[in-house]
Amino acid sequence: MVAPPDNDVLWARALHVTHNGSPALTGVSLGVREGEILAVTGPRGSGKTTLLRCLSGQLLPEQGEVWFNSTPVHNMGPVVRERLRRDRFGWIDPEPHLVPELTAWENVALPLMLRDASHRASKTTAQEWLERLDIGDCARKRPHALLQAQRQRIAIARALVTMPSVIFADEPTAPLHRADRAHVLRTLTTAARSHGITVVLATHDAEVAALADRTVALLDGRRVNTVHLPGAGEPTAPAAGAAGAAASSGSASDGDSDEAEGRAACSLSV
Ligand SMILES: Nc1ncnc2c1ncn2[C@@H]1O[C@H](COP(=O)(O)OP(=O)(O)OP(=O)(O)O)[C@@H](O)[C@H]1O
Repeated sequence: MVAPPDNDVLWARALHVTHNGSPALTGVSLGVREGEILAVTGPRGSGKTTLLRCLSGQLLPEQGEVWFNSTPVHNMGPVVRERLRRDRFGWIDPEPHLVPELTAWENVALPLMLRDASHRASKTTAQEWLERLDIGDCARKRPHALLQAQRQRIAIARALVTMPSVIFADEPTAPLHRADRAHVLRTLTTAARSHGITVVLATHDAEVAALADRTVALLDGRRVNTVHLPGAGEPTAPAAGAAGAAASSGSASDGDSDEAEGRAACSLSV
């Protein structure tokens, strides 16, 4: 087992995952640097969610390694992985899963209260994050009384409130209108940058990917150097080798090569 480079907060090598016998990741390797905003792009079904679930310790790969800060995640038992996820990682889903009975600030404060922070301190911190995300005036409202974009901001605040090392954001703006999408994304990336939080962002949208520092492209579960992504308003490319989602010049990477580790460019054809 070879230890990962020191400056990578996350590092994965030659990940193989199948779902019901069908390959979802085939030899994917990558490193994520501390404080970086990394977009994982590719058409629907290309393996983005599966990769984020492996990197965050939710899913163990059938083959391959995942390291977080030089600690092997793929060898951890379920209890230790669960603690790692709770203490060091945040997760944002495409749809905001909020507790309907709780107010906005209570939803945001929940992870702090689960860590035994005091009610008063949790409330103050939650309110600060709501204000940073421009929804301070929603603090006392329950999710049903809020717009989708406001609910998604609450989910983002909830992911940020514990100041995790890494936030995994799986298509975090997928259900939003274009204007909301850009605003919510900028809010997330600005907050992450100003607090040194690493973000791994899955998206099939070129405009979203353009906000990242670097892009890793997937196609049919493999790393590729380029993939055509639709921008807003353009129809989404179908998965699995379809026209409009073409990998460049056969350079799909099978894991271990330096090129595969390297700086995959994404052709952002908006
Ligand atoms: N729980 C599951 N059971 C069976 N197949 C699955 C499961 N999850 C994903 N898959 C399949 O694995 C492949 C990769 O899926 P994944 O969700 O990782 O891709 P994705 O790029 O995130 O797609 P999307 O943008 O649609 O979420 C797809 O073919 C998908 O149908």
